Amino acid sequence: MVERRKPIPIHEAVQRIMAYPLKEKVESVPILESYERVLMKDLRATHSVPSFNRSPYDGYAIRSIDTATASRDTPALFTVIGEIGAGQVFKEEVGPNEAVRIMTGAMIPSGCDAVIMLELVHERSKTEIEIVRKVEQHDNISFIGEDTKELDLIAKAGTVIHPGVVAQLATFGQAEVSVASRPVVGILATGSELLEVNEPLEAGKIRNSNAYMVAAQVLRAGGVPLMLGQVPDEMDACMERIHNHFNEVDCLITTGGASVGDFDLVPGIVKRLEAETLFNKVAMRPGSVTTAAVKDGKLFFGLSGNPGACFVGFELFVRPLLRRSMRAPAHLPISKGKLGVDFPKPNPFTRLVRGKLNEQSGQHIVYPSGLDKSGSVVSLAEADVLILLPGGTRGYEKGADVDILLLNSHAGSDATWETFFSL
Ligand SMILES: Nc1nc2c(c(=O)[nH]1)N[C@H]1C(S)=C(S)[C@@H](COP(=O)(O)OP(=O)(O)OC[C@H]3O[C@@H](n4cnc5c(N)ncnc54)[C@H](O)[C@@H]3O)O[C@H]1N2
Ligand code: MOO
Ligand SMILES: [Mg+2]
Repeated sequence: MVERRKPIPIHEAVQRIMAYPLKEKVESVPILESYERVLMKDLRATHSVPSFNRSPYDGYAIRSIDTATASRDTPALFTVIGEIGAGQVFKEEVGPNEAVRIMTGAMIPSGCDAVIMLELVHERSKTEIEIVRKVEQHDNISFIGEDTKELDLIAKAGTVIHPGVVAQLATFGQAEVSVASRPVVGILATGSELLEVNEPLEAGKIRNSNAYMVAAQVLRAGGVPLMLGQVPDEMDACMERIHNHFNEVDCLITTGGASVGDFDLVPGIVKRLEAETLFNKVAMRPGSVTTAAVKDGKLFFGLSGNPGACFVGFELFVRPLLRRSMRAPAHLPISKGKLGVDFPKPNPFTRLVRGKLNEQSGQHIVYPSGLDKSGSVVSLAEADVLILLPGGTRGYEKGADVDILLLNSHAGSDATWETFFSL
C-alpha cells in the first residue's frame, strides 16, 4: 500500500526545522577573507573618525580672524611659513597673518581655524598670498569625530560583511575578523538515472544537475558544500555513503527519491538513520515531497529529485537553518510585485513560481521564468524571484498583487513565515 502522507503548511515546516538550530561556531579570518562572512562581534569605533581635525581641500590653513576686513580693495596678506601633505604634521604654532599650504587629508596646524581652497587665493609668490574675502571660522575643516565617535556602534553582530563593512574593519584596525563558521553541508544525489556532468547522454539517463545546483545554493547561503557524489537507487550503497560522511557534516542533503515510488530511498534512509521525521509532505508546489528529519541534533533533508522542487525546498527550509547558525537574517527577503500575466492554474497547495522580475515605472512586475513544472530545470536559469501564490484559488489574473521572495539579494529577512504567510 502506498504510504499516505499528511501535508503541513509551509510556516509549520519552517518552524519545525528552526526548532533544531545548528550550533553557532566562531572563527577568526584575515580581513581579506571576510567578505560575505557574517560578523560575530559588534564592531564599535575604537577611535573617533576623523581622529584629528583635517583639511578636506588642497588650500591654505589660516586664522580666520586675519581675513575679517579682507576684500578686493583691501586684500589680507599672508606669509606662507610651510607646506604639508596628508600624513605630515606641522609642528609650529601659526601666528597672525601666517598661512600653511595644506593638502587634502593633512592635519590642521595649531593656531589655524579655517582653510581656504587654492583656487580662491592669489599667490604673489611662493611665500606670499592674498585673500580677498572674509573666511568664516571653521570653514573647510573636517572635525574630529564628525564621521563617528569613539565607541559608536558601527555594525552589529549578524551583519553580512560587504565592502562598506570591510572599510570599517580596516578603519578600526581589525586585521583579523571574528566571523561565524560556515556550516558544512553534505550533498548526495541519488538516482540510477544519473550521469556525471562530464558523461555523454544515454537513453533514459540525465546528468546530475541537482548536486551542483544545491552546492551553489549552499555557497550563496554562506555554507560549505561537501560533495558526497551520486549513488544509484540502492539502499546499501546510499547508506554506506551517508555513514562514511555523517560525522563530517553539520547537515545532510540528499536529492531524489523523496516521493512514494518503488525506488524512492528517502523513507528508508530516515528509518536506517533512526532519525525522527519532522515532516515528509508540505502543502506547497513544487517541493511537496520534501522530507526533513533529525538525528543526533543534525538535520537531514530529503529534497525532491525534480530540480524545481529541489531548488525551492532548499531556499525555504535549508537556507534559513544555515543562515540562522551564522546569526544572519534567516529567510529570503520578501517584496511585493504584480503578476505580469494570467496564471490560470488552480491549486490546492501554495505555489512558488520561479519568476523573473521586471522593473516598470517603479513597480515590480513578475513573470514566470519558464515552464512551471517541478521537473523543469531550465526555468531556473532566469529565475530571480519566487512568486508566492497562496493555494485554494482558481488561479490568478494579470495585475494581481503578489508577494515575491528575492533570490539574488545579499540581504535577508527575519520576517517570520508565521506572521507574513500562514500558507
Ligand atoms: N504517485 C506519486 N507520484 C509522485 C508524487 C506523489 O505524490 N505520488 N509526487 C510527485 C512530485 S510532487 C514530485 S516533486 C516527484 C518527486 O520525486 P522524487 O523526489 O522521488 O525524485 P525522483 O523520483 O528520484 O526524481 C524525480 C525527477 O527528478 C529527476 N532527478 C532526480 N535526481 C536528479 C538530479 N540529481 N539532477 C537532475 N534531475 C534529477 C529524475 O530523473 C526524475 O525525473 O515525484 C512525483 N511523483
Ligand atoms: O514535490 Mo512536487 O515538486 O510538489 O511537484
Ligand atoms: Mg521518485
